[in-house]
Amino acid sequence: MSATPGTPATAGETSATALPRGVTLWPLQPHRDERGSFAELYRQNWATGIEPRQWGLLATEANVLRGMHVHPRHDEFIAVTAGRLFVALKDLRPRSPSYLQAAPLLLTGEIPALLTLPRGVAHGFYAHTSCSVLIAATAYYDPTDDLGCLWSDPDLGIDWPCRDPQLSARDRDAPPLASLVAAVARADPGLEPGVADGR
Ligand SMILES: Cc1cn([C@H]2C[C@H](O)[C@@H](COP(=O)(O)OP(=O)(O)O[C@H]3O[C@@H](C)C(=O)[C@@H](O)[C@H]3O)O2)c(=O)[nH]c1=O
Repeated sequence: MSATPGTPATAGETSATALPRGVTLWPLQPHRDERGSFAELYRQNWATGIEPRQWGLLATEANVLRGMHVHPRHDEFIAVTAGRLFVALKDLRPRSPSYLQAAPLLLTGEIPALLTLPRGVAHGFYAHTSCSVLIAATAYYDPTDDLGCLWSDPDLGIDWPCRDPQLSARDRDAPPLASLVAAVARADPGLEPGVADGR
């Protein structure tokens, strides 16, 4: 399946979508019957390159935007279990072949998938509807490993599906992308675990 540049790919049409290096979208297999469905979410032997230390459950109301955030020192994966979530990505790793590449994605509870977010790839979540999102992280929560920039900075190159989203005070007052680019370059997150980056 194809996706036009600027059009968010959905979990069902990932292969043709240019995602930043190391960002992967793994379809999950729901086993449905008359009672509902069951899908495995995590197996240690899946080659996601991510070994969670912490799991979080994010509940977010419709028209809420969280981001843009980036973690220089830990990786995450997320799975939307209910609702429709627009995910914006921006690669801020100076040594990445997809440095400064942006990508939009649409995740829904109906098409379950696991999205990996390597350290140094900035991300923002916009909830079209109320959403429930599982977030696994390779490190315990550390607010100093959660940097951000203003979601609406035009230099992000993100075509957000919203004009006036609800934001946290921190996200509303976030610095421009240029400041975040410099901060992430100083932190030098390298490439994601499991991918040789010459170090
Ligand atoms: C992320 C996180 C937050 N918290 C707490 C801190 C605070 O009281 C409350 C809400 O945290 P925040 O305001 O930072 O949440 P939020 O603004 O939603 O931040 C999140 O945005 C998305 C895009 C991500 O990628 C996450 O990693 C995280 O950065 O939850 C934890 O206890 N553990 C955690 O792992």
